[in-house]
Amino acid sequence: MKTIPVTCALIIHEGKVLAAQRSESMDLPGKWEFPGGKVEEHEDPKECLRREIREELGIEIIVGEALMPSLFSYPSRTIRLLPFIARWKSGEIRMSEHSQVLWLERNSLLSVDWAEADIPIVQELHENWVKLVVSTNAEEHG
Ligand SMILES: Nc1nc2c([nH]c(=O)n2[C@H]2C[C@H](O)[C@@H](COP(=O)(O)OP(=O)(O)OP(=O)(O)O)O2)c(=O)[nH]1
Repeated sequence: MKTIPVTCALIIHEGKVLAAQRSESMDLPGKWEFPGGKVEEHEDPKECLRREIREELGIEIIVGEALMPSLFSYPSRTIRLLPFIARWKSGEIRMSEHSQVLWLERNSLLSVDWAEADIPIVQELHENWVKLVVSTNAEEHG
């Protein structure tokens, strides 16, 4: 089966990270994810991510460091989830696909029902919170 590349953004703002809940009309309904989507043919992953975030949340982001990709097989598909640290650049969030979004702190990061492919990424973020979140936050205010 073909592996589908999917980008996702760990959007850091005010020392928190944005999580989004997939709506009932999406696959994996009710699961929490980092917003993003499938990389189109010949598309640069960072450009894909800026496009997806614009479409799904209506905001502009600055895409930074790539984290470790997560390869995961669901019963119907195999995805390679490509996570990037990102910062909120401009615009106001209006959801067009998700049912809700939450800004999570380190101590609430593990409390939502993440899509299975996201779990290694959530763990990496949890373990490296200071390096990934606190320093991104400092850049935001620097
Ligand atoms: N965007 C995103 N998708 C994820 C994550 N974790 C995870 O398992 N997925 C899965 C859900 C979907 O099966 C697939 C991505 O599909 P999608 O529905 O978000 O992408 P898309 O907007 O480009 O898709 P489409 O509706 O155009 O087909 O990856 C995640 O953190 N972010």
